[in-house]
Amino acid sequence: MDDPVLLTGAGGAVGEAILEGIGDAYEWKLMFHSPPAEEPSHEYLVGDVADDEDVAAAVEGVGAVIHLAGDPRPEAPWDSVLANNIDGTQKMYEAAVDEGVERFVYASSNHAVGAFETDRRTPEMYREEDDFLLDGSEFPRPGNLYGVSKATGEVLGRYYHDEHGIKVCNIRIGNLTRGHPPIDYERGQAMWLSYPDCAHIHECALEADYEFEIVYGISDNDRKYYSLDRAREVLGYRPQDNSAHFEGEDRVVEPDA
Ligand SMILES: NC(=O)C1=CN([C@@H]2O[C@H](COP(=O)(O)OP(=O)(O)OC[C@H]3O[C@@H](n4cnc5c(N)ncnc54)[C@H](O)[C@@H]3O)[C@@H](O)[C@H]2O)C=CC1
Ligand SMILES: O=C1O[C@H](COP(=O)(O)O)[C@@H](O)[C@H](O)[C@H]1O
Repeated sequence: MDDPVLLTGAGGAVGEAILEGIGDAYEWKLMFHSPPAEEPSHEYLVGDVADDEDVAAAVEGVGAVIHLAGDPRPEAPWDSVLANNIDGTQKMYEAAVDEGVERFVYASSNHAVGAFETDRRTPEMYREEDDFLLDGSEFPRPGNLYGVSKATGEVLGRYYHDEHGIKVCNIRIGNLTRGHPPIDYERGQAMWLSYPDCAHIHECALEADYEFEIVYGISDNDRKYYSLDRAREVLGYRPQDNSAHFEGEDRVVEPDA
């Protein structure tokens, strides 16, 4: 990707992981919701993804969008996910196709499929010996309204791809934590996404050849219940981390060289 890349939600945790890992690899245009505390080392603007003028200014001159901005709370109320996640994503897509943007990478979520985690399947499905695996071809099954908004973002991508040809990669992000996997939280360990792997999968999504994809964004955890096959095959994703390589906060197995 030679053109500038718009990163919405740049001030959040996922944005931080991406900029730490691949900040030097691209010409970025960062979008913040409120003025950043420190002057960013990349071009930036402040705006709301639910505002047509802000969104048009954001996509101007970019070749790709990584769309992270939104309300990330699993317990977020409908009025918030409707405005920030659904309306905001639709406006981003509309502006992107108007601008002729080539590709759109969308931060979907494990919560788009959270209701697969039924009482009958859990907690066994969070364990290494269990063979239950979602692969991205399943229909969304949200367990909360936030998950509904994330599934809706995926469907918006399907529409804008089919109608306008923009390349779309939906990454169903697991549980991003810095440094080590969540502690005493089996579900979080099964869908842990390390900061380096988060940056790497987004770089893959900016570079790979695809049309419309839904992939899971987790590290290569032994416990996983999300398949990484599609991300490996289509994006060339090669995660370096595994939650099983940690005891609490301590790494006990080093990543392969
Ligand atoms: N952190 C995680 O483990 C996961 C995150 N995600 C998704 O990744 C994306 C980023 O999540 P995080 O970085 O964790 O959240 P965050 O809350 O740290 O960052 C989100 C950013 O979006 C901005 N934002 C919110 N509403 C906005 C609006 N209307 N206009 C412009 N900017 C707005 C906020 O100011 C914030 O900087 C979200 O869409 C979330 O749903 C999905 C799965 C897991
Ligand atoms: O989509 C998201 O998922 C992660 C993990 O979910 P959790 O229910 O295990 O906490 C969550 O931390 C994050 O806030 C959310 O955006």
